[in-house]
Amino acid sequence: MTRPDPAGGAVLPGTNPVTEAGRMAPKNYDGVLLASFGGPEGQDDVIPFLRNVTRGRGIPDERLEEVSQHYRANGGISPINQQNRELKAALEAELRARGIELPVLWGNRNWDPYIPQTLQDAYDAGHRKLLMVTTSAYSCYSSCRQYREDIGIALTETGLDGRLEVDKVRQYFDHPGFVEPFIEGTAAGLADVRAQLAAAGTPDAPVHILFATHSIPTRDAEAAGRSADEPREFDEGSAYVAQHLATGAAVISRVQAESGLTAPWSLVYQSRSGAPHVPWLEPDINDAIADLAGQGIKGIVIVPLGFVSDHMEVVWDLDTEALETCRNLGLAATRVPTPGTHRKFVNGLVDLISERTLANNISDRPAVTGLGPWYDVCRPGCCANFRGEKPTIAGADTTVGTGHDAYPAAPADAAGREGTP
Ligand SMILES: CC1=C(CCC(=O)O)c2cc3nc(cc4[nH]c(cc5[nH]c(cc1n2)c(C)c5CCC(=O)O)c(CCC(=O)O)c4C)C(CCC(=O)O)=C3C
Ligand SMILES: [Fe+2]
Repeated sequence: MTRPDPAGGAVLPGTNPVTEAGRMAPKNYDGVLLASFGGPEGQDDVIPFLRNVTRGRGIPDERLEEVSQHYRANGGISPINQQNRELKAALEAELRARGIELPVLWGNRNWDPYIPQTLQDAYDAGHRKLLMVTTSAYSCYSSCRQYREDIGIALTETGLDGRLEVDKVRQYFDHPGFVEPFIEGTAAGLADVRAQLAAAGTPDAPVHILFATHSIPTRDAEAAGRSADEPREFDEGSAYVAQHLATGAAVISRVQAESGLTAPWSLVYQSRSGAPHVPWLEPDINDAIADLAGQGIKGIVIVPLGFVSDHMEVVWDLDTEALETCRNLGLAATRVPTPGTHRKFVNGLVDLISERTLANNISDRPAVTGLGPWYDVCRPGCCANFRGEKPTIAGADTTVGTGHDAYPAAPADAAGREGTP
């Protein structure tokens, strides 16, 4: 599924001027690192977990109290850890099925197993070159750079820097493996809401599709995917927003082509935290639902396009809150599944790993939007951390986790972009 170039022909691998920069040559990795957010596994974990997440972030106490109740209502347990155990097992099975001998190690940002311990255990077990896959598909500080920092800081603090190399696969928002489950889910969701409306005697009532993602501070949104030495511009002012809109558009066109079903759609945001005076991306999904109801919309399909699994932000913020908003307004509604351990998603992650390994090199990097395939090696300063610079891996200007010779300065390409060939 190589994307067509503007002239209509297929883009040959390695000749795409936008994406040729930022490619990393394949390596002989000896393990895959599945890196995720982490979550509490019992009532006693809830407050320590929330402290880990929000340290130094200026999240008001009232918001923390509110979020702790989401976890408390679920026995203090986040669904995310079990989902990652299942994803790890599915990745191992698919790698084995393809004859690829790479164990999958698992580490989290905010809860046990913590990333520094996973890296130490990996090193002690003889690993020297890891390829990281995160449970985060888009470009922004929380989804991309913060994982690069998590590894950079862990390598520095454990003293493993220079002894353990860690790279990461590209952000995969527009990889077919991530998008296909949403295409299936959106087609099924549209059919479901149409059936609900038909059962209510209003088969032709207007339906709207809401692509939902995590809100982030607008300042982070503006810095997303933007590099000091490559001022790539995005129509929407933000790579984070642009990536969601382009992926959503790709989902809609495939759903229409394959099922004949469609509806007007928009991108909305959820799970805002932070101080009230700090601007975050809007509109909030609940406000958007109320507006749509006011405009006469009778059915809503919620597509959690920003998320990889049905974790707390999905089961609480969408299934509990947003679906309740729909019910209160008398709207037919459904929430589409996340990729989770869908066979196509697991296959896609293994393809993303394979495109970076020497023995299993796939040189083609498929992408369903014109924004990607995204960079293997992040450009200097992209998704900036406004709290101050930290050691990061997997950047063109990185000095951590590389063996210190893995990112040679690459020649600028025809468009003047720098990167690692
Ligand atoms: C972009 C993004 C994703 C999507 C990409 C990805 O998936 O990585 C995401 C995912 C997640 N966010 C999660 C949980 C939380 N996020 C919080 C707070 C924050 N999220 C932010 C952004 C994102 N978050 C931001 C800018 C903050 C403010 C504090 C800060 O600047 O860091 C807080 C603090 C309380 C609150 O205010 O909500 C919690 C508890 C869980 C775990 C769910 C579970 O346990 O099942 C997951 C997967
Ligand atoms: Fe979050």
